[in-house]
Amino acid sequence: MVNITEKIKECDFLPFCDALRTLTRFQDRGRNGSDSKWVTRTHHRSVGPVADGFAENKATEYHLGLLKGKLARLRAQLLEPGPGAGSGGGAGFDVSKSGDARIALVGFPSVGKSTFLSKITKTKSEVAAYSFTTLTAIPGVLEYGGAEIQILDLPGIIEGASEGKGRGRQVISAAKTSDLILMVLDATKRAEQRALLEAELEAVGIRLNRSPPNIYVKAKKAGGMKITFQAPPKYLDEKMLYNILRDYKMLNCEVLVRDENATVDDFIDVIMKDHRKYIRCLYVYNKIDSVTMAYLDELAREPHTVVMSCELDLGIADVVERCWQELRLIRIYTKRQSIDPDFGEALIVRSGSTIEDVCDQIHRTMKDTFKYALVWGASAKHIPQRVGLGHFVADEDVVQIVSAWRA
Ligand SMILES: Nc1nc2c(ncn2[C@@H]2O[C@H](COP(=O)(O)OP(=O)(O)OP(=O)(O)O)[C@@H](O)[C@H]2O)c(=O)[nH]1
Ligand SMILES: [K+]
Ligand SMILES: [Mg+2]
Repeated sequence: MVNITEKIKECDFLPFCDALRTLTRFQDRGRNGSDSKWVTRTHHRSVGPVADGFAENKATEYHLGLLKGKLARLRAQLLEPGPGAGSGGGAGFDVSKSGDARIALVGFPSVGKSTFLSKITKTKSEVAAYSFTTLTAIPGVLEYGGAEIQILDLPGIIEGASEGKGRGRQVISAAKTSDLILMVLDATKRAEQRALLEAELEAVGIRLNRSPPNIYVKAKKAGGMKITFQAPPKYLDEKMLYNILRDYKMLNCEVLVRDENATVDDFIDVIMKDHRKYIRCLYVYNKIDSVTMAYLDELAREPHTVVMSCELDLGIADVVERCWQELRLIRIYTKRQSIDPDFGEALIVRSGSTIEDVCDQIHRTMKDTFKYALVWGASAKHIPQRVGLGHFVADEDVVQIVSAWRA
């Protein structure tokens, strides 16, 4: 029988790859069900009907859920060692963020990442037919829609990158800091490349094109665990969550599961939320000059996907336009009283921004004297609408800030 506490200790002394290998072996053993010690036998009150597979094999599901919880915690420890832990950390490249947003070019070697960067920015990143031409992060600036977008050309990554192969972990760390991941794929290469890359990003806590699970967890000082399901869950039950929470030493907390389809992986993502990053991803197939029309047709219809040929200069503008849409940046034109706004110069804020964010963007102390704002545009109910700091702005709104001392 395997004792996970021993394994945890063992992992602390092993280099990263060995530790992950040990963990993987351990996880496989767990899947086979030989380590039954970890199925706790506490009294359990079942909550409503559950999905067939889950109901049939509850013991295995509890066991696997707990193992996944432990594994997620260990992975996070291995990926982000504490202070004084020396090398092997998740540090990215030394490129400071600049502009209104950052896009990371992630992909296998020689898919055309540097070729693309050189096409859309003034930066020239070395292009060659051999793998690992790019060895570090090369930043370029794309000016679009009145915004300055930083594009980060990165070294190619290979399978096993999340475990530290090549410069994989550094690349993934850089990707984690971006607002949008542009996954550059080679249309002439086998279709599995996309799933392989996704798995590498997933392994370090990046969640692509997903939103955080609809589960609310709040730590408390006392009162034990309170687990509530808004609707009968299909893949979870109270005992499973209880076991995982206890393992995480979250003995006092409130849990509200709002989504009946939530899985144990979702639940783990929520309790590991400090190690999860939800990032939008656009899949870009390059080199479409070298595939059949039928295959091109197929690729272009995949979700969140665009196709291009850097070599023939085809589809580049579409890719840039899609990037802009995916970033969901909002352009705000500010105006002064009785003066027309300057439509040549926009203020850029993120989607979901309010008048308060607009104030902060103008000046640090702007909202100290804020009285109200007048808004013209899509977010205004009438023209102009008088609003407070909490008003959500929309793309291309015109905003006039009225300060207390001036009114
Ligand atoms: N056929 C074809 N070849 C292309 C296209 N775009 C780039 N290439 C070629 O693909 C090769 C690799 O291009 P790079 O831009 O160096 O690729 P990369 O992804 O930056 O590669 P690494 O930095 O090594 O990871 C070069 O020989 C390019 O000329 C394209 O649209 N079609
Ligand atoms: K290359
Ligand atoms: Mg390159």
